[in-house]
Parts: sequence; C-alpha cells; structure tokens
Amino acid sequence: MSPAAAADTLVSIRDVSKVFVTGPRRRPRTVTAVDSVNLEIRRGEVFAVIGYSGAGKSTLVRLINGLESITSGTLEVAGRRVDGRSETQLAPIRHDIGMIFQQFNLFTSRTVAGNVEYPLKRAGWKAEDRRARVAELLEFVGLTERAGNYPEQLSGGQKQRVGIARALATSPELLLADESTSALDPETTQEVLGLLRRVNRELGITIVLITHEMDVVRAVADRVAVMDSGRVVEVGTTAEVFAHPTAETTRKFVSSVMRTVPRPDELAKLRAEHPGRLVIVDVTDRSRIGAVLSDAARDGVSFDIAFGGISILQSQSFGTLTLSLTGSDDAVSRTVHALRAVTTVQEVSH
Ligand SMILES: Nc1ncnc2c1ncn2[C@@H]1O[C@H](COP(=O)(O)OP(=O)(O)OP(=O)(O)O)[C@@H](O)[C@H]1O
Repeated sequence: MSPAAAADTLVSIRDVSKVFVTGPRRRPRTVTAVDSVNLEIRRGEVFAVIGYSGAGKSTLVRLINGLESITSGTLEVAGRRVDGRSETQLAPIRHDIGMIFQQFNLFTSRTVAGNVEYPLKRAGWKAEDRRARVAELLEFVGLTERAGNYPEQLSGGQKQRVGIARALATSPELLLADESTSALDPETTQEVLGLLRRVNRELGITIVLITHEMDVVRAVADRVAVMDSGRVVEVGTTAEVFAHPTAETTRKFVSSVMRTVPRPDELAKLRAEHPGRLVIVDVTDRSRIGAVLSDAARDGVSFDIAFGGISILQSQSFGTLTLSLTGSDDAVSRTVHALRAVTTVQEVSH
C-alpha cells in the first residue's frame, strides 16, 4: 500500500475470520461468522455493510471495536492494531469509536442529558466541561428541550438521536451504526439518516453502517460491501453496485428497491405483446441511447419501451430499458449494433 493510501485508510481489515465454538464440550460445533474478509474503510466515508440475517455483519462490526476477539487476520483502526489486544490496551482505541444500536441501549434510569454525559464522566471530564459539551451535543441532535426527560418519554427517533449524541460525546473518529434505523418507521428512518449524514459531513466522522435495507444504503452510503455467509461477495461505490450488481445476493438486494429488468414471467408476457426484437439496454449518463434511436428511425426502425426504470444515485443516472425494435431484419441488426457501441445490450431470446 502506498503511504498516501495508508493515510486515507481508517479501518484496515486483512484476511479476518471469526469462528465461534458452540454446543456441548464433548461435541463442539464451529460457526465461521466472518470468513477471510478484506476491507479498507477510508477516512470520511459512509461505508455500509449489507446482508441478510446471519451473514456476519454484526460480528464484523463487533470485531472492529474489539467487542469480539479475532480468530485470525489483522485489523487496524487509525493505524492501531485491534487484534490480540487486552481490554486495557483496547480502551484508548475504543475511545475513538462511537457505537449506536438498533434498540438504542439507553440507560432508562438516566435523563437524556445523563445518558449523553455518561461517556464524558467515564473519560474523566470536569463537571463544568461536561455540561457545556452535553449542551452542544443536544443542540446538534435537536434535543435541547428534552434534556431533563427520561428515555421512556421519547419517541424511537428521539431515542436514537440521544444514542447518536452519546456516541459522539468524546469526539470519536469512527461511528459504528448497527441496524440503527431497523426499529423505526420509514419517516423516522429518514430523519435519523439525515442526522447521520450531518454527522459525516459537518463533523467529518467516518461511519460504518450495518443494514439489511437497500434503501438505507441508497440514502446515505458512499460505498457498500455485501456480505453472504461470512464473506464479502461484493464491494464498490453505491452507484456502481446499484448499476452493475455482480453477485447474486447483491442483485436480490438491488431488485428489492429497483426493479428495472423484467422477471422471466414478465418477459414471456412482453414477448407476446411486442412482436419486435426485444433488447434490454443499460442507461447511464454516458450512453447516448436517444441519439441511436433517432438514427434508427431514419433507417425505418421504430421502437417501443416495453419495461424499464431510470433513477439518479450519487448524481449519476442509471437504470435499464427493455426495448422492442421493429423494422427490416437488416435495419434492426444495424440498430442493435449501434446500441452496443454506446451501452451494454442484452438480447432477449425468443
Ligand atoms: N456469540 C455467538 N456464538 C455463536 N454463534 C454466533 C455468535 N454470534 C453470532 N453467531 C453466529 O454467527 C453468524 C453471523 O451472525 P451475525 O449476528 O454476525 O449476523 P448478522 O448478519 O449481523 O445477522 P443479524 O442481522 O440477524 O444480526 C450466525 O450464524 C450467528 O448465529
């Protein structure tokens, strides 16, 4: 790795595995929760880890802050080794890492201010400094008025905002968010995601966010890793992964929020309705499909849009269109050829 790349990396995960041993001592069973994972998480990014239940997401995140011990491999946060450290050695590293949880994990017997103040007390801050810091944090998350309330008096979204304020108290460089919006309704989810975006942009804090919802990835993540059975099966910018998912699991996730390609049963129906040659074309900012189709019209080829969808993600257009092309065989072939020159074309066989 070049020194510049190293400076950019906040979390470096190299060939990391975690094996749990469960069951009775006579017949132990092993579960490889994280399997030979390699990831570099860059300073300042929002990095999402997505996967179905049991994929190993929570375990991976718990390895990052040393809540679980690493079975093999090396893991560094801000250049400091996390693997093979004692609890005492982990303390200063954890100081740099905040964490928020699905069930908020607030102290029910402490007020909102008391919850946010807690890590400052542990870090040995003076009462006066603690008061000022708590006020600043509550203002940032918009809960100044709620300082004296107890968690049970708050909505789910407000509780998570307290969780965020508490996690930020000691100014960590990294925030780990484990299914931080899964217990919330869609509107509150958007509100909490908006706050996480501010944490990232205004405070410059790197965020590693675990989720099983592709909508959450789309809303906030710069890059995403897809996990399946303990392995990272795909990693890329959110736009790349949405536009060109390669792993089967990723395709399923993307189609859960974006379905621009017809299913096989829908294709049969489209074929029956559209007598022309059916092709599925990728639409991106660079593909000049409109220009090709205008030329095709001059060549006697007409087209119908049978299926499709185009969306914008991280300011880039992406999607697909299923086109039905009609005209002489030669002219239609010329059009398909011209489309291939500007984008990816998938022929739908008859
Ligand atoms: N403490 C543990 N002891 C034994 N097995 C565990 C332990 N923690 C996790 N596992 C197993 O490791 C695998 C990965 O679990 P993990 O919780 O990391 O997945 P996940 O993707 O976060 O799923 P979820 O979204 O349901 O939390 C699962 O098979 C799980 O049963």
